Amino acid sequence: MKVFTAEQIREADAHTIRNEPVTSIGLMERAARAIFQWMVNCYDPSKRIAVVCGTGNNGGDGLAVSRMLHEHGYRVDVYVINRKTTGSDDFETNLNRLPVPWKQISESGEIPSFEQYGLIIDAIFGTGLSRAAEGIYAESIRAMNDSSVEILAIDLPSGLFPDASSAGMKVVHATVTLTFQLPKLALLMPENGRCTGEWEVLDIGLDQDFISSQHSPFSLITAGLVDQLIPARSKFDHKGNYGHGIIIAGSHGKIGAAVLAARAALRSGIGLLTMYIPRDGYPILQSAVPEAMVITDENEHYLSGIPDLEGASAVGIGPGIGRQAETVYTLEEALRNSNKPMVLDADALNLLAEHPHLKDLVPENSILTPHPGEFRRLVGEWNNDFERLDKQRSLSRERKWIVVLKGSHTSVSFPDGQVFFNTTGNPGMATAGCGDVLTGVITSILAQGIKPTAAALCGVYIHGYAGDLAREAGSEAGLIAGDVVRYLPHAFAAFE
Ligand SMILES: NC(=O)C1=CN([C@@H]2O[C@H](COP(=O)(O)OP(=O)(O)OC[C@H]3O[C@@H](n4cnc5c(N)ncnc54)[C@H](OP(=O)(O)O)[C@@H]3O)[C@@H](O)[C@H]2O)[C@H](O)CC1
Ligand SMILES: [K+]
Repeated sequence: MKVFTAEQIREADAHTIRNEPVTSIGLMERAARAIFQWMVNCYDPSKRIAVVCGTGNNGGDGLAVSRMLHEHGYRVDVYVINRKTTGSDDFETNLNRLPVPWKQISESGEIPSFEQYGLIIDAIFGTGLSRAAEGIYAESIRAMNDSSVEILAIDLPSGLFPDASSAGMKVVHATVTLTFQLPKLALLMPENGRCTGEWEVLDIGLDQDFISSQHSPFSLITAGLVDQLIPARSKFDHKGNYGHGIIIAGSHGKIGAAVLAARAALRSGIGLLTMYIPRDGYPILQSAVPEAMVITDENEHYLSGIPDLEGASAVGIGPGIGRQAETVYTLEEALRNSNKPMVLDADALNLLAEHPHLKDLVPENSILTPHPGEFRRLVGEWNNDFERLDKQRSLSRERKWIVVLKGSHTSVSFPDGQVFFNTTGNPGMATAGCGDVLTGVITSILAQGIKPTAAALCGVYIHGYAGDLAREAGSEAGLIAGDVVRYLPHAFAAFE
């Protein structure tokens, strides 16, 4: 699924009105109906609802939803902020159609006490926000946020720019955001998590051919995409068909990282797996993961040498390796001896940042999986998440790397400038070892002969999905990395 800018959404909107038997007001009716139907499934009429509207089309949506709710027995109080002059045409039409009285919120008047409501619908601004909310708009938003009442935002939380940073601005803190047709970039940025709440995309039937014809550098990783990218297994296959991966991992006190990566790789379909670890990890790894082969470094506590990478169909390096001076040699030699894309994670990335000349040795199309801290060490500071996204894209373009920047909506950037945002995963996965599991999953998929771009997308999605299944079976707080491994087979089952 593509992510569109506000401009592209407007064009899709206009194109649909021009080419289909639907008018502008008809489209607004569809949009409102989609919101209303979503609400009927989630809220019963016992909740008293405040609908706070601006005077653009977002406000028009709010008015149409108010009408539908009223017609179905919901108790709604409609507020319009600052209707000094006339609003948009479709706003005015829906104001005329409103079967209940409405109240004005104006600069000179009082702001209602929102605490009396069970739900607030936010319809002040959508994609048409042109500047930061100030004055009565900012005050209304503040009162809505301070009320602690659940807020449902139509299309976008009011005050949030769809395609640029809104850092430091007054923005509605929605509990849920129902956005029309396609997601907007702002919904994917961690800095906006507090404002967007959970969000969902509602189909309002904009022209699909037009949407397909439009280029967007941004997309979501969906189950449908992963399904297309994962090849089916054949009954005539043997373990030789599923590759031989080598994962270089672990140091004293962090052999667990190697164990998690190994288990994850084996649970992701790899044919053969060799782990290269420091000597004192040998008994731990062999007993914890008997399915893996193990080669040990001559050093007891950390890595200082390199295995033969000749027969490997993919190499992953980084989980738990630490930053010993000797381990720099391991990384450098691994990079020099790999002629195929690799997977680099954790301290392999920190060592790259500390020894920048090593960056030139990273094979093209390698997959780097930094968390934000590791990413910052690689590229320096950023002022907001949009700037961070720019830096991620530049790094992918300049170095020809696939960068998997981990977080909620993990972003995967490609050398051609495309970025895919993940739709699986949960806050329970922000826990030690989940990154090691991801390295194992991606290395495993890559080793099976799947292209690096597809391996990164499938790995990220399935890792998050396994985490979601683990949460369902337990809880977010109780989730540990081993649970993600445990649910990998269930996650893969969805694609068999
Ligand atoms: N295809 C779709 O997705 C559909 C979307 N719909 C809904 O329409 C809105 C977009 O509507 P639009 O009228 O373009 O914009 P808004 O309603 O978001 O707001 C525009 C008005 O607000 C004024 N504005 C903007 N920023 C501020 C501010 N900081 N302070 C005060 N006023 C502000 C703006 O005034 P200008 O001075 O900037 O001109 C406008 O008056 C979309 O989000 C959906 O909810 C359709 O219903 C169906 C199709
Ligand atoms: K809104």
